[in-house]
Amino acid sequence: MIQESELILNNDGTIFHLHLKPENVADQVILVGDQDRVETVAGFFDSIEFSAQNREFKTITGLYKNRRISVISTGIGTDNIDIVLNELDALVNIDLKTREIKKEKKSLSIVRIGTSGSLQEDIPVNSYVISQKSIGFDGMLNFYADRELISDLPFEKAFKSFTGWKNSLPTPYVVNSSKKLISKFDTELFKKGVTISAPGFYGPQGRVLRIPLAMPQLNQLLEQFQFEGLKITNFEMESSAIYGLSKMLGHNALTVCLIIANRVTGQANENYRPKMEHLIKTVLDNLTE
Ligand SMILES: O=P(O)(O)O[C@H]1O[C@H](CO)[C@@H](O)[C@H]1O
Ligand SMILES: O=c1cc[nH]c(=O)[nH]1
Repeated sequence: MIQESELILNNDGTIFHLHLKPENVADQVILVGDQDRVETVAGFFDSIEFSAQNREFKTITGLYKNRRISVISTGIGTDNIDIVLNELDALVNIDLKTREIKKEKKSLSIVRIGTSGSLQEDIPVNSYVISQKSIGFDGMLNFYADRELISDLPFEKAFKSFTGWKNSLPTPYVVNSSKKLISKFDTELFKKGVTISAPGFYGPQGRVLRIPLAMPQLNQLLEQFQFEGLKITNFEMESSAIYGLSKMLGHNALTVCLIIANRVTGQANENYRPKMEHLIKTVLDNLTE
């Protein structure tokens, strides 16, 4: 039995941060960082059955082309993903009344639709990038026992050696996306690559405003690094933890991003919302085909 302190429930029976009950969650989940993007996704739904919000975690569940989908905002960062993934899994795989783990496990399909910065000159602003693998610069997954079992250890070793990774930084972890989900996005519209999830938007992504960096050449090395024909394509802040926790918990996960900045050419598009709407509609269609 899982203690009250380890799995906190609210008085109304909802789970602590997400404020959801098991019946509120669909098997197909869309995660977005920005809570305003939840309404944008739900704007495409044919009907809406449920909505709730606590802090940055806003959820809408509804039907799109007869498929039940829940869209949930995570806010920014892998620390929030630790909350969202553990609570989502608890909702479907733990009996909240008896506080026992269920014998029959459910596997969710989890697709993140985010914004991202490109690390390659030939992946311009407005491109769509699918994260075939994600590299976590955040260190969160290292707190879990199975971390090495679900990671690409040869990739990690080559990456640390190529970049001369500093011991004072969190150990990077590398996790693959779901093969089943990636097969739904096999068109020219989506570039595939390796995505870094950084524990910050500025220094951890090599941005310098007033504070110098611990590894000033890191972004150049990231741009050059190759392993088994794969290149690092983009920076965002959640995928590594989504992929890592999903693999540990038995869920399928994939991240699809709209590139809103190119770190090589110095271009950015703050007015990205129309393009984001197109990406959302395309992802919903690909998932329901
Ligand atoms: O647009 P979202 O989904 O929030 O994703 C990206 O944007 C935020 C930073 O501006 C981070 O969450 C990053 O991952
Ligand atoms: O450069 C970028 C753009 C969006 N999100 C990020 O995390 N980085």
